[in-house]
Amino acid sequence: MATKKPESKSLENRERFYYTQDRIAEKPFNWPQMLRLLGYLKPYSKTLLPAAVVALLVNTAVRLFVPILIGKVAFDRVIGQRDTHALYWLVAAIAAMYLINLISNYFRIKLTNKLGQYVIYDLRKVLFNHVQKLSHRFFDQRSAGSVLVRIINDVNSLQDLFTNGIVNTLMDLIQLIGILVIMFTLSWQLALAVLVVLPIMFFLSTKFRRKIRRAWQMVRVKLSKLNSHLNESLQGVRVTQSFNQEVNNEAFFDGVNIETRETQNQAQQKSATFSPFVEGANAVGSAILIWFGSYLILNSGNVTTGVFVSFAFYLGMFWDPISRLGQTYNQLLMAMASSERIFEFLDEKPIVKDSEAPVSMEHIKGTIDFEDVVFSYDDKRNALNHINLHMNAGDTIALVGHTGSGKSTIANLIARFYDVTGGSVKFDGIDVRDINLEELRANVSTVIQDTFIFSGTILENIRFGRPGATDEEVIAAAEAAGADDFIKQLSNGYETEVEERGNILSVGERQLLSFARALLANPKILILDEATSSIDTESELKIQEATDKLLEGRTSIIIAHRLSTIREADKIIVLENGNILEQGTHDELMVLGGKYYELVISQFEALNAS
Ligand SMILES: Nc1ncnc2c1ncn2[C@@H]1O[C@H](COP(=O)(O)OP(=O)(O)OP(=O)(O)O)[C@@H](O)[C@H]1O
Repeated sequence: MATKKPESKSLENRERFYYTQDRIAEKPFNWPQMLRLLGYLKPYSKTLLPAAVVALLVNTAVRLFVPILIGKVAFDRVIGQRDTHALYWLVAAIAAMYLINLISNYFRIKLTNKLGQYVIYDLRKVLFNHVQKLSHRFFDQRSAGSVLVRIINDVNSLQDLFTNGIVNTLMDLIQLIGILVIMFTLSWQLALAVLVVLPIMFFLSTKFRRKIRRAWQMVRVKLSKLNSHLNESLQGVRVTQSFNQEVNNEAFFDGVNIETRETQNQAQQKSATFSPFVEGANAVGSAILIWFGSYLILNSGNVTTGVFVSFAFYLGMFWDPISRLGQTYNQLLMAMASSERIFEFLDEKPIVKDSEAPVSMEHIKGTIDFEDVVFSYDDKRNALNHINLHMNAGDTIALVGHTGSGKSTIANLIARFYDVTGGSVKFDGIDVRDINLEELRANVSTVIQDTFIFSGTILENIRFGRPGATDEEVIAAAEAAGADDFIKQLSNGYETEVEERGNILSVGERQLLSFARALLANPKILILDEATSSIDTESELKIQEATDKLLEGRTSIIIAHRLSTIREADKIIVLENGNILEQGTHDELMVLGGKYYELVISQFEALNAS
């Protein structure tokens, strides 16, 4: 009852919050995929894996042997034949067995855990390295949160399989087969009788297990929703607070939190109903053993008290592996789904990649040509239509136009974050797709407005521009960019730690940092997304000086907002809806009296009004 209200609140909110869900939490068993997954054990196939298998074989052999010692030897030999001498040997043997059991068990657990952790480490590493190389298009289609949730949740869900699942399944199978063989060898009649419950047990367990499995899958779906919302809420906390959306956020979170709690409860309840059935089957088996076992002891020659006792032990050992195998099967199906999603990421090829024989960027001066370039982000709508452009090496080119006109898209194609849909982009007449990508990225720097500051020191953040640079070079770049003044005033100067996104820095300071980064990288081609935010005149002056420094001696493409920058550009390109409307110098375009003229006039009016 108490859950009603938040539930309905969460329904109201559902329209605002939408998270793509990995609905299918399990997939049918699939051998090729399983083999691919097992391939991750390969690096350990000569070390950890055989060691773990040996430990488990010893462990299982001891477990299988002890009931014989206790049953046949203790009861039939020692007690039956009153052989006290054998008693000492028996006690010593049982003690030795338990000792071996203890040691082998210790190693089995230690080694399998270690194996699992190593495999999961490898998987996480491969996945991380791969995902961070994927093209922009991949990240356009997914939120960073959903990628994060997938890397964490799916890899974690494989952890159980690798730590316990695979090796323990082997142990359970060997134990089961061992018990069956021994029981049938000791007395096939008694073995058949006690195992009558097996088909019933099998039927019940598959039926139950399916329900339990589905219940746990729901838990995972809810948890993933909870994680996505948490991630988004934390990332957007400032906007949430500024628009007073905390209550809505809270209500939605509460709704998902309740759903998670309820599904957890249901899953746990379903799991709990299962064990009484196992115990029931166990009890029936024991009853049959007592009744039919006693009958056989009294009426047939080959079932002794010792055999009876061994049977009792084996019966007790029988249900655990069956139960565990069922669990492993669940794990396996869930692992199928997780691994499918992991492999889907791993199989995702970077769309932007090197050609067969990439050309070096070394002799390229920085002339840029767009030849009949068509580009679409989603294959539905063109962001650029048949663009033809020529930019001379060393020139400064200003891109102007309304929002959404295609300025950033032109920059994205020059940096080769995307490949053209049609036509070609060329540097010194060479198609960018034929240029060595690593060199291209090292020679084309993009300075964006809201640059990303990584956690670490200021020094390291600037060094990001060229990882091999010395401290002196980093400081020289910061000085040239005019960032030196504010850095020195920070508590620890260049060694000041800044957090992810650089919250302690102002917009202007962040911009100067990104200039320093770009200066350090010393690219042949520079793309600069000029700040739109208004900064004070002093900072503006500093940034202007830094910009001038930055532009020197390289081809620069500026997504320009300031009239001063635009006016000084060698060429101005006016874009509208992915088309070039006008191009030329400031004076040429002013004479033309078209869109650019209108833009300049409106900027002047805005300046005069303010
Ligand atoms: N990653 C993307 N996926 C899909 N469409 C996109 C993507 N980025 C931009 N677009 C679309 O492409 C068109 C051109 O966008 P672009 O970012 O080049 O404009 P812009 O001129 O740089 O705008 P602004 O001045 O606002 O930055 C727009 O219609 C935009 O919606």
